[in-house]
Amino acid sequence: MTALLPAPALAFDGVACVRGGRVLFRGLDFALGSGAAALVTGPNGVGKSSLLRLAAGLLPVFAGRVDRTGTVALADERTALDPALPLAEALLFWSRIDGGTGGRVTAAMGRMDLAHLAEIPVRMLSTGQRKRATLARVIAAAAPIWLLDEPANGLDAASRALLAEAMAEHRRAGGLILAATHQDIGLDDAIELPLAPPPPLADDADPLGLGA
Ligand SMILES: Nc1ncnc2c1ncn2[C@@H]1O[C@H](COP(=O)(O)OP(=O)(O)OP(=O)(O)O)[C@@H](O)[C@H]1O
Repeated sequence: MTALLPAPALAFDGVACVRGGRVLFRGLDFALGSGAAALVTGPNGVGKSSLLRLAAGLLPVFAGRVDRTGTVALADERTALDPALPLAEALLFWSRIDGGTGGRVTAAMGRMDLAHLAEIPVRMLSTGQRKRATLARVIAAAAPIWLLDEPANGLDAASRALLAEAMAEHRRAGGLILAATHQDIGLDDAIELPLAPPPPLADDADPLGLGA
């Protein structure tokens, strides 16, 4: 049975992001509640990963505000798993910090078809296996807000189906998902947040175009 998560919320209000002295986007507004999903799209370098880092609280906003209710699990290109540890041990490290049980890790590994790799050191996993391990870490965290950066990169068709099912289950349980991707990841009825480079500025007096 699907366990219900505490009702999460994630809202951006007039958010601007500046990196390396350059405005990536500004005036970004959206609000997601329990069961919602949003897809961040746009060309390379437009700021999709940066948006997820703002949502996670890992990057400060330049203007506007981010409001978050609920804990966050972030999956990006880093596994955030100790490469020297067997996979199950590496996942248990985070689960203990989250106050979780071994049962949660075992279940998450099952969801991502990783049970047979439990004793394999993380450094020996293939690209797709590492991505599945990252997703298992997110599932085991039992956090209501999932932030997924290119979650299907390196996954074969069977693994993409596991990802789609895990995301659907998370939404049914009341979680929310913000994903950045160039691919169709099977996130049904997600709202789209297309990012585009900001237009050139006309007013030299306001070089970042963020108003007074
Ligand atoms: N730590 C940093 N310092 C300065 N600039 C950065 C930093 N990290 C990223 N950037 C710049 O911010 C811009 C947006 O990067 P980001 O990774 O958010 O883009 P993206 O849309 O996710 O790209 P991709 O589709 O290639 O993954 C890029 O121009 C990048 O070079």
